[in-house]
Amino acid sequence: MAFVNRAARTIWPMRISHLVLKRPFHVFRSIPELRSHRRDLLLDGKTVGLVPTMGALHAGHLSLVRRAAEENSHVFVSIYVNPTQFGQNEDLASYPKTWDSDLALLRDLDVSLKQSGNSGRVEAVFAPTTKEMYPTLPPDSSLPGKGTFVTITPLAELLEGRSRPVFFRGVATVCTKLFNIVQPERVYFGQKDVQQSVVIKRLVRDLHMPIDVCIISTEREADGLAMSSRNVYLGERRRQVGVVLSRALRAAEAAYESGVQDREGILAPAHAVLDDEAARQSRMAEDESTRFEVDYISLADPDNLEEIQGVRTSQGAVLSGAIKMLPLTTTRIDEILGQGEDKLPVRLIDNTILMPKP
Ligand SMILES: Nc1ncnc2c1ncn2[C@@H]1O[C@H](COP(=O)(O)OP(=O)(O)OP(=O)(O)O)[C@@H](O)[C@H]1O
Ligand SMILES: CC(C)(CO)[C@@H](O)C(=O)[O-]
Ligand code: BAL
Repeated sequence: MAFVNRAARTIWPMRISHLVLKRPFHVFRSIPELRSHRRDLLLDGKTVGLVPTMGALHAGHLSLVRRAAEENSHVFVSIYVNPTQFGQNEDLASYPKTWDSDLALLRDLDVSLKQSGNSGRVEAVFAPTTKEMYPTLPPDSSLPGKGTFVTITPLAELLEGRSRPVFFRGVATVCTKLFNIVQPERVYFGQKDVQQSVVIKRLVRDLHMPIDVCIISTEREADGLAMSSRNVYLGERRRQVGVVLSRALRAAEAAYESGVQDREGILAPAHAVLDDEAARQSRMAEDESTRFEVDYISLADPDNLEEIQGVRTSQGAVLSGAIKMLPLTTTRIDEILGQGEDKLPVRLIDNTILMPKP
């Protein structure tokens, strides 16, 4: 049975008062143990939904887990900061790690699933070592690099791929490994990373994987900023300005909703919002302003993410953007700084789907 003889790697409730409600879930670090448990579930006729994450869990991740628990009897959450998707100058070393609170959030969510009568539950966390995930060669983030990789071109070279050339190779490779290991019926990804979701759909289709890819809408802060693990790098000042990306995309979406279909007519309002904010910041004192660079604002075909000149209303489009919040050059003693004291640049991405119209 599922929970016998697994105390050493089972997360037990912290407080006696919660004993009745808090049921342990497995924490697997090795592939053979996970596989053996997965086989038992299969023989028992259970369904497994996998939520791949890099940890530092927030409400966005939890919405994926909740949906997975609605659609599967057992949910597996992977927590693994995958080195091959980080470029050599990116933030692999400082990527936020919040293991204890990640497990606490999953435990609390599992309790609320039980209380709400949901039949699906959090069954396991898979948190492998890098040696387990990359057994033959050390993971390589260089190009072309040594190793066994999954590449998806030209999709992986567009948009995010232009600034992060190894990113989608790393994502497609690690997701292939995770899918092979867990063999889920369904996998859950967030729309916030829209290009990633298109890459994963393509991967599953082209490699004939018997998996449903489910995309879950973006959870946002009250002012519209898309939740993201990397938001912890944003201190108060950069956090307030960071919402400009979501405002810009909403302005473009409003143009589409009002009947505009051509590229220029849709994108101009977004650029106006970004330019206005940049100009406002440039008029402020250095210890009060935030500088940012716009990487792209894209209007693209929903299937291949190629840029389009206008939206075919029968098809809709993906409107997406990325900005880089630059490090603060001067900080004040009275301001709240982010993790890393706002010395790291922070890439923010966001998107909205322009829905087909009848
Ligand atoms: N705000 C969100 N709403 C819904 N899903 C999200 C949200 N943020 C992330 N996800 C999804 O959670 C999954 C795991 O993402 P990840 O662990 O990289 O978190 P993240 O917040 O996107 O981190 P990062 O800041 O590194 O991009 C991905 O499928 C991602 O799209
Ligand atoms: C899908 C993923 C877990 C692969 O490492 C990562 O790219 C993420 O967290 O979105
Ligand atoms: N959220 C996808 C993982 C990354 O940006 O590194």
